[in-house]
Amino acid sequence: MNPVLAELHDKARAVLDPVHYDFFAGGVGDEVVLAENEAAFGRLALLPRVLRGKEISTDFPLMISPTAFHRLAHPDGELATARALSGTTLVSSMASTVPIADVVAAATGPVWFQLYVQPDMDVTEVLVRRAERAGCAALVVTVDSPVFGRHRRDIAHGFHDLPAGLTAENMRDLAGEALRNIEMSTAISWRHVDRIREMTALPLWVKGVLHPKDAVIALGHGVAGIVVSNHGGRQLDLVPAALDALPAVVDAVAGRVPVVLDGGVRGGGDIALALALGASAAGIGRPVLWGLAADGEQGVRRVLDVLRDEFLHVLALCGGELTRDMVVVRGVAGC
Ligand SMILES: Cc1cc2nc3c(=O)[nH]c(=O)nc-3n(C[C@H](O)[C@H](O)[C@H](O)COP(=O)(O)O)c2cc1C
Ligand SMILES: CCCCC(=O)C(=O)O
Repeated sequence: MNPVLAELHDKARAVLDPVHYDFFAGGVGDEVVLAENEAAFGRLALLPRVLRGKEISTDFPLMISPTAFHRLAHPDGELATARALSGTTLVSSMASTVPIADVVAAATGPVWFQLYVQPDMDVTEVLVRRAERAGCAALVVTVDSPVFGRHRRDIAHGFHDLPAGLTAENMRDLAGEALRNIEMSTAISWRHVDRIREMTALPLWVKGVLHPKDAVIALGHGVAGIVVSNHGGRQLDLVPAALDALPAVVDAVAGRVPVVLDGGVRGGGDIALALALGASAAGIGRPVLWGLAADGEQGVRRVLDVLRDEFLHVLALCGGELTRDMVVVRGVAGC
């Protein structure tokens, strides 16, 4: 892991209430997938190309993946995250502790809205309209959560409610209710995705696809992009590392829409590996929470700066391009 990220993580652990730290850090079940997401990067190596004589692009292919409840990490919450963007895209969680309109107003980069489809489609539609009115540039429907993952750390602490004074602000005043809970439902299907696509002109992404067949189905439903993700090891503790699921999805999609990878990205080299395996960008979840808890806006900015610097350095060392033939399995001769 990049040492600056490690330092911010240590500081976050020291300053956060241990119950909130465990909410952010934890995963589902035995936390096998949580560990695997990071370990998967360490099993791969890059074969750089030399003497390519190229200008190195300064594009930074990183997004901030949606994470809930930033005001648990820092009093400024999502406002601090949004201010730190300087061009990076923030996918703002539907479960933000600041209303989406205020997140967008504070943002120094594009903001996309992450949505858990609510079984009451009138509620879903109001949320979509809020995202549109706020000025979000895309919608990201999370599809890996027909039910909540069971997080043993939260269960052990009895943590299931936000502390007094903090609320999922986007859930206020919806369909006649002052404050609604976010619902997950096994009844959500591609038909709901179609209805959302029909109700808005915003580009519609799906997040949480692991099976290549689902990626192909998603294309048939007109998605603008796919996030390969296992929710940071927080949903099903039987799935592969997100990175290991990436190549098959990339092959199935065959360049028709962008594919983003999140889960376990902890350094510029990890972003490079994801790109070499065909992702158009990588996403980060927890590192942003550690930066935010450690030092608010400045902490998030440091996370983004250090990852940008490290990624561009790796890219230069690789000759300015990243392709799948440059990825080999570490410790295996001739692969
Ligand atoms: C504390 C926490 C809250 C999260 N909340 C959401 C959420 O509200 N919506 C969502 O789609 N994903 C959510 N995720 C998953 C992230 O978007 C992302 O997939 C994951 O964190 C990536 O892994 P990483 O943390 O290893 O970078 C959450 C993850 C964490 C750690
Ligand atoms: C309703 C909040 C959902 C948060 C979430 O997705 C997670 O903690 O992984």
